[in-house]
Amino acid sequence: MTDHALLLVNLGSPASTRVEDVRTYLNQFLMDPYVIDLPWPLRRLLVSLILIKRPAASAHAYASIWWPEGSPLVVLSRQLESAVRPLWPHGPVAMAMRYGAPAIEDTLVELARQGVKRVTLAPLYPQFADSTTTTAEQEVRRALAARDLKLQVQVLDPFYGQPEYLDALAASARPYLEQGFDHLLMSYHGLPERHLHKTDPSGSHCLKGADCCQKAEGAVLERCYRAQCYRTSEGFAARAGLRPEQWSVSFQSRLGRAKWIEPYTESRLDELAAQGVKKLLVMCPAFVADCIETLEEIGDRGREQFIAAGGDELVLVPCLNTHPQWVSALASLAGKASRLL
Ligand SMILES: C=CC1=C(C)c2cc3[nH]c(cc4nc(cc5[nH]c(cc1n2)c(C)c5CCC(=O)O)C(CCC(=O)O)=C4C)c(C)c3C=C
Ligand SMILES: [Fe+2]
Ligand SMILES: [Fe+2]
Repeated sequence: MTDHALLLVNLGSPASTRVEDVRTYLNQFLMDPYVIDLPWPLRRLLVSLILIKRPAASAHAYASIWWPEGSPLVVLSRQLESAVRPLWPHGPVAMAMRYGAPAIEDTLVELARQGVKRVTLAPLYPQFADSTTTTAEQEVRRALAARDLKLQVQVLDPFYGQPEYLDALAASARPYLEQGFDHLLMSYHGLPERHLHKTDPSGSHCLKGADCCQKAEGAVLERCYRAQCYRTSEGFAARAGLRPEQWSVSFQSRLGRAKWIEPYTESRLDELAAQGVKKLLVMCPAFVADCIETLEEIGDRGREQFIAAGGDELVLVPCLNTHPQWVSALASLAGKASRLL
């Protein structure tokens, strides 16, 4: 069978580091109701306010990490697409971005033109969030309806606790752990607390008590981003043989004034330096590919902050990118999701 495609989807980047391109990208991204989940008039107002200053600041940050071939996130996602291709004998492998290019709609049209009948959608986010997983799937469904494409779609669920993913994460981080360190911080992308309350199926779980998310199970765990981040961290720590005091979890990239999930990475960097941590390793397991959030926010600004607070060295552990064990894990997880393996 060669008519079953694998479609990898990640978040997307601006077309270039020009302020205008960054504004266009941020507008598309932040006007997504799964990202800024306010009624349209309020969302429009808030995003317009954000778009006054943010595009110039973000353009500056993107320029500091941009590669000659383009945005690291896009370049690495293309490399992943090429690396997975030989491991997917069922049909074409394609990569699309939720915002910017290559667009999901154009990619699906092209797959249909090639004779594809079934698509396994792999949103490249280990942990579930409406602002990533749900919006990627909804955009696929919207595009299929808009272009009247008769493709059957299967979706790879968030793989935060899948042994293949955790084993790959452990293998990719091993050389960095072996160099020695005082503490490992697992810094995940943050979310407004409101998003967790909205997706909590029990209506009474999330953020009730200090270890509420650590204890989540069943349907609650399946919809709690924060709980899934802790599961990934525990699975990783067990594989890496880390003792509880050697690692901790934090959440980065807060935007706006609303309360986001804690602890914040910025606060943890100061606390760890104050506690005498000299060599800090930072991993970012919410991202499977390095991007502005890992390279600039942690690798540049985070490092500066940690050293200013008294630390000696911050080592950023690269994301999974195209690590061979991750490439096989992805092919295997997607194959199982499609019931092809
Ligand atoms: C990994 C999961 C991600 C979640 C959850 C997420 C939620 C989320 N993000 C913003 C705002 C921004 N995110 C930005 C960049 C960005 N975010 C993710 C992933 C998640 N976001 C990635 C992979 C990237 C990198 C893109 C790249 O080109 O490298 C940005 C843009 C950069 C900047 O200006 O800082 C914004 C803005 C919100 C509001 C949100 C949840 C509501
Ligand atoms: Fe983000
Ligand atoms: Fe929770």
